[in-house]
Amino acid sequence: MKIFSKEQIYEGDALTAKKQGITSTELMERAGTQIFNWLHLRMQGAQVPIHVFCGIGNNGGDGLVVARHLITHGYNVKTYIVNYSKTRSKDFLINYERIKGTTKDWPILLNDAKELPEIDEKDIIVDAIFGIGLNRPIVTWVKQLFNHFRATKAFVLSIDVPSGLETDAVPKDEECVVNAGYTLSFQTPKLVFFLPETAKYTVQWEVLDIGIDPEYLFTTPTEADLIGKNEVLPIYKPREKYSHKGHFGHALVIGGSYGKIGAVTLASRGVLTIGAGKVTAYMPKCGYIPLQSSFPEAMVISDVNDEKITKIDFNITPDAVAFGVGAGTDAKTISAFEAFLKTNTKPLVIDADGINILAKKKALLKSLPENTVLTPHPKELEGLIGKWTDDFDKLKKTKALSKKYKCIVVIKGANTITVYGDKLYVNATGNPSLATAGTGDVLTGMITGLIAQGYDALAATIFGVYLHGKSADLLVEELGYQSFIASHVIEGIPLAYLDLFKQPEPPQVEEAGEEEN
Ligand SMILES: NC(=O)C1=CN([C@@H]2O[C@H](COP(=O)(O)OP(=O)(O)OC[C@H]3O[C@@H](n4cnc5c(N)ncnc54)[C@H](OP(=O)(O)O)[C@@H]3O)[C@@H](O)[C@H]2O)[C@H](O)CC1
Ligand SMILES: [K+]
Repeated sequence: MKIFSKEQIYEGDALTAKKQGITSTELMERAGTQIFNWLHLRMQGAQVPIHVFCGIGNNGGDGLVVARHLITHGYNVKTYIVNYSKTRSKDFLINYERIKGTTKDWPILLNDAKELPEIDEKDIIVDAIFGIGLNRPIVTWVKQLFNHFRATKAFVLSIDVPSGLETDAVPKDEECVVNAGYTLSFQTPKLVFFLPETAKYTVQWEVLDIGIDPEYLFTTPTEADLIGKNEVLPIYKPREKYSHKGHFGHALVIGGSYGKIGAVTLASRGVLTIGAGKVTAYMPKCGYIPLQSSFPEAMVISDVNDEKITKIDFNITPDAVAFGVGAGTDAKTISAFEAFLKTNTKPLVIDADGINILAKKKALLKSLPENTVLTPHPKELEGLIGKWTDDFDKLKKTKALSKKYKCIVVIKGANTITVYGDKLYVNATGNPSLATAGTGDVLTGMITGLIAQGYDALAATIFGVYLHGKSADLLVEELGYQSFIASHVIEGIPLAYLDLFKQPEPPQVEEAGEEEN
């Protein structure tokens, strides 16, 4: 699914109205009706008090449409206008007149924090105060209103975005943003739903289709894409009946040091379980017996040194190479890696200490083959790009790194983001169970195993990150967050593959149709 910028959303709105011969008021009616339907389906007429807070722009206009439909359907509604500006949008005014024609209970004008409405914990707040049009800091009394929402502990449903959250910046003051329990966003998720510093403003989100022109949606390139099942299915390569292991490539995993042999074992298991034909682990001698006995499917070549890698020397021809897991950053290991880079022509995936070595010796970045995959966690990323001021600055600096060295950078986190040039691929799978030792090593193996099978590096990265998260999503239901360990990611890979072809379950409840008033 594409993630559009706010400029692209405004453009799509205008184009849709023109192509479909509708007014912007009709588009707002569609948007507001969708929100109403969503609520109506879940509330089924329940008389829980619903407080609809509307701004003075089009987000507020959406709120007025919702309030009007709720009123005409007999709900217990209180509508407020948060009067933060003297200007009003045209469609706000049209809907303001319409709601006045529907009820004697006219919207209450809020001008300051002196008379904040009483809201019970069991009530519902609909937040239609600011949408994507927010463009400057909010005034103090509106911040007080947001704090009042928090204090009531009532459930907050935000329309389009939690009010106060800009679509392209990290808030300077957390209290100036509404904390939404749920956000219903029009047509496209917003990038801020996925960044560590801004995702927290909504517990959950959902996209509502408001019928924006399909051609516009299909043909407009976006800075970011959300990667779910629909996006990875076209990447998947089915197997031919008469294929053999030679067709699926040979991956080499170089890494490990005394006490960190498990990292190479996990990565090697990741390589084979994701479907590569063969895997060879290159590691210090101390790893020879443990790896051969714990994972007999792997072949092992050992370094001359017992405890660390000192010379990368092998007589096989791998299709893809992973370097770095558990490798340490000893001077001899750095020299060995440096020498290896001088002659290597094979696709590379670099993780963990491999990235720490690159951070120490930035000149080595120039020796990486084109489309090398780097998979840093935040601390390792900082070594490569320096400190960032906020998540948007982090993305900007990572894009610059990717462009300069023509590499693919995987920013690992709650929503892992793969950066390639100016493009962002935001992964939709995964959960907090993955925050445990060794899951990164498995990911390195998975991406390397996909490249060895013939996937191009970018496709392998996007697909590998997706399957890695999906494996955890499927297994955590049985194992729980706390007991999940890196080996479980490997065990879940077959389920993640099979899940690609599962038909979606039929909906439990029938969707309510669009209603006029
Ligand atoms: N396809 C769609 O997604 C549709 C979305 N719709 C809804 O429209 C909003 C966007 O509406 P817009 O009117 O552009 O903006 P807002 O409602 O978010 O804000 C209203 C105006 O408030 C002013 N502003 C901005 N920041 C502040 C501030 N800190 N304090 C005071 N005032 C502020 C600004 O106007 P200025 O002229 O004063 O700069 C805003 O324009 C979208 O989110 C959806 O909810 C449509 O209903 C249908 C299609
Ligand atoms: K809002």
